[in-house]
Amino acid sequence: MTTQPKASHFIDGQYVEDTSGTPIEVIYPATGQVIATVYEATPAIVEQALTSAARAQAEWAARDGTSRGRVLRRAAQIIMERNRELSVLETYDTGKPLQETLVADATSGADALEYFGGLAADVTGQAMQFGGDWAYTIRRPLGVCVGIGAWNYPTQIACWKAAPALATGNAMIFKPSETTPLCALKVAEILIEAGLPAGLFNVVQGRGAVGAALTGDARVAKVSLTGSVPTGRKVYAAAAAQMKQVTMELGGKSPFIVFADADLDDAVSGAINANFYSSGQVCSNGTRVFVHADVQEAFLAKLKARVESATIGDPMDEATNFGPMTTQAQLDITRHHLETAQAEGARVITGGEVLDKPGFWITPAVLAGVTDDMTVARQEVFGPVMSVLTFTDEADVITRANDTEFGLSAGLFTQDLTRAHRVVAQLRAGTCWINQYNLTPVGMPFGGSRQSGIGRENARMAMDHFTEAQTVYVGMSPVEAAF
Ligand SMILES: NC(=O)c1ccc[n+]([C@@H]2O[C@H](COP(=O)([O-])OP(=O)(O)OC[C@H]3O[C@@H](n4cnc5c(N)ncnc54)[C@H](O)[C@@H]3O)[C@@H](O)[C@H]2O)c1
Repeated sequence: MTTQPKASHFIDGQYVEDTSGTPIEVIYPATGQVIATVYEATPAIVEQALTSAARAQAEWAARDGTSRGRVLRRAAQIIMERNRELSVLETYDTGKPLQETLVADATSGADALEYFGGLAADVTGQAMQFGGDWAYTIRRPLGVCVGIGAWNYPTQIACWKAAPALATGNAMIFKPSETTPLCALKVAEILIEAGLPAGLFNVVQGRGAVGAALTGDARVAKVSLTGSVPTGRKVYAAAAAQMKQVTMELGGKSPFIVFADADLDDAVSGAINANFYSSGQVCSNGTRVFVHADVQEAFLAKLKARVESATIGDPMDEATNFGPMTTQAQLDITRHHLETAQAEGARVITGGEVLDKPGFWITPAVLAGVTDDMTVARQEVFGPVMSVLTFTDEADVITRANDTEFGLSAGLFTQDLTRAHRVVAQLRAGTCWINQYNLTPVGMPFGGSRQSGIGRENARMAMDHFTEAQTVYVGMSPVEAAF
């Protein structure tokens, strides 16, 4: 497979190149080798993307929803047919094992296109009666929307943003993360092949400055960002200056609670999925694992054995279930957190070993003896580091779970369903799981509260976030006036 794209950007239905932009090297995380070079969008490229999106959007919005939806569903079908090829590219872009990318990336993108394609004919308002008069609302598309992606799920993020935006009659300009610029170009190619009119999904490459140029342009009606909290604050502030709508999918430090009555094997599986999938580079990860004191020893013993059985190696080998981290910088951050945690008194139960080979490799790490005040329990690591904390009292663990500025996700394992619902109702997190973790079917809203974000992706709610209500009052009687 050639990993070098035909050109850096995809605008108005075709690949576009402008080598006067700053080069961005794409590195395969498993080897550290450069596998492609793209060029950052120049102001001229950004202008081209905005002009073509604005032109295409008006016509697209005027189409009926069924016809818009059909295009998206066709794109979903093409993605499924090419899942292997797209998954291999996702693995080159991110380093995630093919075993994962085959089932969680392009397929999740296809799910979103299929789901919102099906709903496109059902963008409806409300009607209200006021005596003989009445009023109704129309859900109108916002116009040109911008999507800005993080590097951990390049295909999924592009599709999760594009699908509801396009289904509801908007255009989208997508700026992938500079770390993983390849996959969104394929999504753009496939949408055109499926019949999407040119200009409705443009991809421009670049670092933060390109994202900022798009966010600050007056022609842009909305920005949907997936990224870190500090970037979210900047993008939200820039959007607010022009009263733009935003969706913010940001970071987390989510709690994962194992009660004494939990099925321990399930809880261990949940904790593994909550910490080590995608080498720990998942926003919703439950990295503060609170385990009841009565079962902690048994939990740690089972966990250690399971984590040490991970197959770490060539991500393209489908037997591999744990790959490299995506960047050297993220590996360095992870190492630093592990060192700090130990200096602050945490014990390494297993892992945390940097492998002496090219690429960005570290083994999955479990820390025990972590306390609430430790740096590793307060800051997002975004790497394969699980922190195990102890609790004995339900009310106390709820308070501790909520003691964070973040609020993306939370999970708990218990056999007592009364307790499960009682506890989950008190957790301040946008997305919670009971006896499961990190599953995100597209029919379910996903997103965070507090510093972890604004708005929700997926489900019908996402359609509301890409439309606004226009209210129409209809007078049916003679008009009365004071004079
Ligand atoms: N909640 C979610 O759904 C979700 C999903 C994945 C990742 N994340 C979060 O993303 C972070 C990791 O991703 P990252 O390192 O790529 O995040 P990041 O914040 O560094 O970058 C995210 C994107 O924003 C762009 N950007 C940076 N500065 C900008 C600016 N001033 N204006 C506009 N765009 C700008 C970047 O180029 C990139 O495309 C983690 O915090 C993780 O938790 C959240």
